[in-house]
Amino acid sequence: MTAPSTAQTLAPPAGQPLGQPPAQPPASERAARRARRLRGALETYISLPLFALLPLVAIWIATFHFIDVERNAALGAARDATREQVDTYEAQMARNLTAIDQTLKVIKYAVEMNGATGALPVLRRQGLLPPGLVIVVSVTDRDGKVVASNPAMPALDVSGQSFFATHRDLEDGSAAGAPQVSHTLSDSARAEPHLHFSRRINDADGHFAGIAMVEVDPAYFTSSYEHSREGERGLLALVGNDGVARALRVGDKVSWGQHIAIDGLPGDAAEPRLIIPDGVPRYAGMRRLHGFPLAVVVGLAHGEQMAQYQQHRGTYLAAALGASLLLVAVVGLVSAWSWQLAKARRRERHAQETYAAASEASLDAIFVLRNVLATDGAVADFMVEETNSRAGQLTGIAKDAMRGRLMGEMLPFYRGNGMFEELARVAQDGGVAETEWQAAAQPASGRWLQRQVVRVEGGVVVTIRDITERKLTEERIRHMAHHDELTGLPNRSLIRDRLEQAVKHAQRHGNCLALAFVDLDGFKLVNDGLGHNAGDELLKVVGGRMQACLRRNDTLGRLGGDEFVILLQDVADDPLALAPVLEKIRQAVGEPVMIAGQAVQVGCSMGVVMYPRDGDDPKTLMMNADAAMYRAKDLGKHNFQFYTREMNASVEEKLVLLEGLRKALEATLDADAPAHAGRFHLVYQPKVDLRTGRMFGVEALIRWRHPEHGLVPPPRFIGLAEESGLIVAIGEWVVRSACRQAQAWRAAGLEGLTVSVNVSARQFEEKRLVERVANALRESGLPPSALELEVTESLLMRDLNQAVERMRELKAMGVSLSIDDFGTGYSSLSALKSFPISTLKIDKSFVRDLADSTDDQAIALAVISLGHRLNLRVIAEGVETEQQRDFLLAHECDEMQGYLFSAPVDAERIGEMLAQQARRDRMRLAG
Ligand SMILES: Nc1nc2c(ncn2[C@@H]2O[C@H](COP(=O)(O)O[C@H]3[C@@H](O)[C@H](n4cnc5c(=O)[nH]c(N)nc54)O[C@@H]3COP(=O)(O)O)[C@@H](O)[C@H]2O)c(=O)[nH]1
Repeated sequence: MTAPSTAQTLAPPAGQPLGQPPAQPPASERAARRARRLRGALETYISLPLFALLPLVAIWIATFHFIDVERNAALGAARDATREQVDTYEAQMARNLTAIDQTLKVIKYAVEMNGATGALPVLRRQGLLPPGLVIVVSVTDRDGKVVASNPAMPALDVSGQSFFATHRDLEDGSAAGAPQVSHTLSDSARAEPHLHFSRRINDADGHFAGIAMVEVDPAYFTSSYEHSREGERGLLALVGNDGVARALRVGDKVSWGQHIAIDGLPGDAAEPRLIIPDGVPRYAGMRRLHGFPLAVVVGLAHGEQMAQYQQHRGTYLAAALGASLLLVAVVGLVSAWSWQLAKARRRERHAQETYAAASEASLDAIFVLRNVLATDGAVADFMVEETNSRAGQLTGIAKDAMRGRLMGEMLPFYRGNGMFEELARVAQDGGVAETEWQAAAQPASGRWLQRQVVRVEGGVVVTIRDITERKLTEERIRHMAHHDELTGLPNRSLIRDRLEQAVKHAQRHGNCLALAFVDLDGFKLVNDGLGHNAGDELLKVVGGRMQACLRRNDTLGRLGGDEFVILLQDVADDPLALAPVLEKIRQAVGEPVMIAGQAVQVGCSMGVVMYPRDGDDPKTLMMNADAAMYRAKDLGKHNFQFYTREMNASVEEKLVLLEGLRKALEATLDADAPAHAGRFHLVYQPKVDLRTGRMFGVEALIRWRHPEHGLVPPPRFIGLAEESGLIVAIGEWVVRSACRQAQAWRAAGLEGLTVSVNVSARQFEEKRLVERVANALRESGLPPSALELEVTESLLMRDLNQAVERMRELKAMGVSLSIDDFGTGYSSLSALKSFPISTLKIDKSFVRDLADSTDDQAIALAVISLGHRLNLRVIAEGVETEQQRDFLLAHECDEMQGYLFSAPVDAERIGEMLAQQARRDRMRLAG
């Protein structure tokens, strides 16, 4: 029910002339377009991703904020830890160095008191020496040679050391207060690396007297390294003011000698920087040691200090990423769903627009009707919601005027013709209803319409189609299917139908009816002789005449060809009562008819049956009428015969004969088949040259040897074989057998003999005749010139053009043709001229009375003369007497055939006759 509303929007604006450029759309339309565009922009699949950007950005801003806070906190903590470590380390080192310096001072005092060698024993005794395992103390003379040490150590000369030179070269004895610190080194007295702390010793005069030394393992200065504080890659270093590390520990590894730019280091923890060459960034702090040329350096590894921060950062980033992905996925899914929805809506809109356009362009009238309900809920009427232009044409009410109106008020007749009830039924029960009716109201009055009603939500859609043309065509087709095209009379199927109805009617009312089969006598002559058009004209005239003899409720029909049928209803149960009308018909048909300026005359043979005496069903009645009609034909034509029971015997006989023919053909073609109906065989009748008396050819004639009835003559079965079509297969067998036999005689040395074969009309008209003849010749090996086909004159006249064409094909193959029974047909001289024939055969009916009948003599002479003028040979058949032969010879007939020379005989006898003839020829030649 949504489509029509769209149709409204699609329709051109009222009043806009066709073919003119559209004017500026009205403001309302522009506003509608703007609204559509805005709606499009607000579609969820566009707006949602845009809005989703906000939380996405918020998530990441918050994440980076937290990370930054964490980072600053971590940096601050690292700075504080470094500062604390520096403080601690500085305090430790200050204590250690003060202790070392104290030792140096005690030794210096003792040397000054007790001399260089006596000082250490005195101190040892007093317990003032540090444990020798950790700290070695020694005293040198003014030349730098170690003169006393605790514990004792090998001789050592330190005069080359810079710290010794520094002490020695000091002028001012007061300057001796500053201790010196060596680089970490190994010497000849002690291989382990160690540091020398030294003080100058003066003699009583204040002159340089040597130095006091304390040697310390560098590891001693970094032993305060704790993993829990400094980590695995933290750094503790004791560095000289010259920037050279005296002791440096990273993790568990102690080393020395590295250069550390302590001047660049802040005294406090600061941003991480590379401070040693091991490539690890550290937060580093430095503090100079008061009273010593040394500084302490503490470094905390950046990675270790920021490890927790890094872990938190990873967690924050993962959480933000997860949340973002979730958001994107949710938004993506909702957008995709919304996009699909929008697409479906667009498709629906498009379909609606297409539907609206199509319905407007439709040749069918379309009504979209909304139910109007009564208080009890039943459909009381329908309101027009939408229609198309075609609906306007059909109702005569403008399309726009119909919208919103009640059907009952607009088309009141729809309540009277069942339309409303149908619409209401579909509206309530659903389904589809289809009805055809003839409109009674204007403007479609008289036209055939078809409506289809389909339920939709809240109403129905009615489609109305004008089917008048279809109805007329159907009527035409129905008429054609039941009427004969030529005469317009009922055809076989309608006659059968009417007969069935008539029999039922007669049965019900106890009435009688009569059925007559009518076959025209002599129609074939007119049709063959004057052509099909003449035949058609004759049929129409005769049909009209018969019709004129009948009452209105009688039926005249044409079964086909020249066969008609008459159905007379409600007749008296007395054949004699029918005689007047039958006689009237007979006479009417027998009146001459002018066709193409020529008067032609035909008769009719009628077979009449009556219901119920001659049959109580249509089939029996028709069969018996046919039998009666044949009896009328047999009895000399142009008469009518009432059916008697004896007539059926001949019909049955025909059926038996036909069955026998089929079996005989089967048995003939298949030597192994049982021969219940006998077999066919050929006999040959010699053809003789009238002048020389020599046999030059034979005519092949078929015979049927029936196991019960003996020899059945061709006139008894050739006609039936023709009628049933069996003649085609039988004829093929005759041609093949005759060719084979002729070739056998040739092979036996009986040269020069031709064989003639009769070809019937059905055979001649069969498409494959030429092919069949060619096959017979090829299979047998007989030269085509040795075969002659005999065709009757009337056969050729059935379809002249086709006959000439077929004869030419056979002639082109080399086969000869002759016209059989010449004189009995109606061939025109011009037609005869066009036939590619070689022989004319005078029919035996003209030969029989040749001796006595001057008419027959005249005909025979005319045929001979005509033949010779057309350069044809002439043969006379049925020559039984010498008078007949003499007459023919005297009048230059060329050949003869008949009992006088020989009846048809079997092939063996022909062989003997040919052999005799050959002997006679030899004797004549010899004699
Ligand atoms: N389509 C085919 N038609 C055939 C074939 N074989 C025969 N026929 C046609 O049947 C008709 C009768 O034939 P048949 O009974 O064989 O009679 C032929 C001769 O026996 C008979 N005849 C010959 N000489 C005489 C005579 O001196 N007197 C006399 N009363 N009858 C005689 O004439 C018939 C031959 O006639 P035609 O063919 O016109 O030369 C007949 O119409 C045959 O054509 C067949 O195989 N196919």
